[in-house]
Amino acid sequence: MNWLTDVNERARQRIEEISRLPVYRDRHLTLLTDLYQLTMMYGHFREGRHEERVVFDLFYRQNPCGNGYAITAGLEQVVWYLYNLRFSDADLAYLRSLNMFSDEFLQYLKNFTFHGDVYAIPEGTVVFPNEPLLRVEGPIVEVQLIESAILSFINHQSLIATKARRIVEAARTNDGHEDNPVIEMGLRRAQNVDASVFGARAAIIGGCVSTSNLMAAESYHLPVAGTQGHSWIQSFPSELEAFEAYASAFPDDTVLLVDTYDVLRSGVPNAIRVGLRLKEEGHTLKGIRIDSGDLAYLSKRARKMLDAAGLTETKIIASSDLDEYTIRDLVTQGAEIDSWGVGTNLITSIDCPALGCVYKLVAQEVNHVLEPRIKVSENPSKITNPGRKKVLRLYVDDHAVADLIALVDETYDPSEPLELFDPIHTYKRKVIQNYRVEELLVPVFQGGTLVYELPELPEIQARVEVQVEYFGSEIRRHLKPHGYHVDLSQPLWDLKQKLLHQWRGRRVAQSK
Ligand SMILES: Nc1ncnc2c1ncn2[C@@H]1O[C@H](COP(=O)(O)OP(=O)(O)OP(=O)(O)O)[C@@H](O)[C@H]1O
Ligand SMILES: O=P(O)(O)OC[C@H]1O[C@H](OP(=O)(O)OP(=O)(O)O)[C@H](O)[C@@H]1O
Ligand SMILES: O=C(O)c1cccnc1
Repeated sequence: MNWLTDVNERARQRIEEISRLPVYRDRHLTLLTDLYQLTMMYGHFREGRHEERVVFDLFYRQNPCGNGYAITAGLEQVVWYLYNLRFSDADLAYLRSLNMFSDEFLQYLKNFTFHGDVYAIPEGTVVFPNEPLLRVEGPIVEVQLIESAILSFINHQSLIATKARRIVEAARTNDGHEDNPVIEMGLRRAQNVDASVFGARAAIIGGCVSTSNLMAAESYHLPVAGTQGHSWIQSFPSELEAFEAYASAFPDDTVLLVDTYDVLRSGVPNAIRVGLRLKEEGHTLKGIRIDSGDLAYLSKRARKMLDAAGLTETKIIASSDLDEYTIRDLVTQGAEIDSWGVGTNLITSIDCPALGCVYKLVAQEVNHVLEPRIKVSENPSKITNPGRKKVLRLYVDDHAVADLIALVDETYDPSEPLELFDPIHTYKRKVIQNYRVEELLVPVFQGGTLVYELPELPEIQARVEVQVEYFGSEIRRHLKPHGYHVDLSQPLWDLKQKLLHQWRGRRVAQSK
């Protein structure tokens, strides 16, 4: 077997394995698209231009949650979707029932598969506005059909991974509490099934250590964690009996929920009784969870009580509408909290419900020549960058200094000085020397064949930890971060200006 077929075979085996995960098994999402994709496809088919090649970029325009960057996630779902994309008999019967499409077109869809090329920035990468996170090339009908689904996958998971990163970093500011883990607990408040499972996956990418969601844990082999609900405590005649029963069932894995009645007068004293009993029997009370009230005050008092009783190893877990702001504030107040259970605000990204990725046509083949395309807007920030492009990350001394969006056939010699300029305020310029270039978009599909071996989740999570270190604290801070430079190469900038002038010329001619 030669090198290439070996890579392809491993990529195929991995996606087959992923397709069997509980979260993907028996799923069929071909009709997870907007009607207009089908009507456009039909229009292209009728015009005989359905096989014409196009290039689309997927990108976002503004960092989510006031962050200085986003973390990419969702590529695995995109790959699974494209790999399995077929119209079933039931899909075709439904489309026929709409009385909108000809038999010929439906017959054509019967043999439909994805034949395109996809280049993508791997999951767990730090990215910035306007950078193509995916570049999709292929016959216009195929590239068009997939727009809605792939946007939904990348938008959702990248958003939650970024939100999780903010929360995890806020928790890590708690110096005295070694690793400060964040546990994802959002299932009940997520916008239903996929938002909870893929949201948990994205939360792990962002740095959460475990989830309470069993389906996510089973699918992705994640550490699963849990305590008890208030109903458990309420269902016993007394809090102490509830604690005793739970500790007897799980003597080495008990975290007691102490806020059902009165944290300091009842919950913590009862937890201490159970903790001491466990200690006598050779076990350790793992933790207590405080889920209401003043978490700073209660955690400090609880810590003192636990320590005074000799239960120094018992950890304190906090939950209750936590987010990065409350966590940071609690840390500032000196709260004695060792780990954080975070649900609603993380899984829904409550202060920023959408990332806003878009998918835009940037090139089209005409008579076998690929021509760049531009989308003009009254709002200059919405004018697209035309042509087949790559994203180059430029490093000096292992520090990311700027990203450069360039045309694919451009080459750079890092031993030569490179002048970068702000694409809007072009007088702002800087020269870099002795830099290193990393090309962020990697091949994923070529001619419909999967050529990318999807990484395991721990690898993606570890990638995030490495990635963020390349950026300065001014870009990483949570409040009003400094904008990172994402520049256009000179040839791309020139091409964009040329197309804008051509468009202006046509507009003036039409108005005469
Ligand atoms: N010391 C603190 N500083 C800042 N925020 C805190 C502090 N302690 C708790 N909080 C936050 O304040 C909010 C408290 O909300 P609220 O008073 O509605 O509910 P609660 O105390 O959890 O009680 P319940 O669950 O019974 O409604 C939560 O978001 C919690 O994370
Ligand atoms: O506050 P969040 O960040 O969303 O974290 C999840 C919340 O879900 C549970 O509460 P819930 O009242 O639903 O159930 P419970 O009675 O078991 O505590 C848990 O106790 C947390 O408070
Ligand atoms: O295990 C827990 O403590 C838990 C799980 C889900 C939601 N709230 C809490």
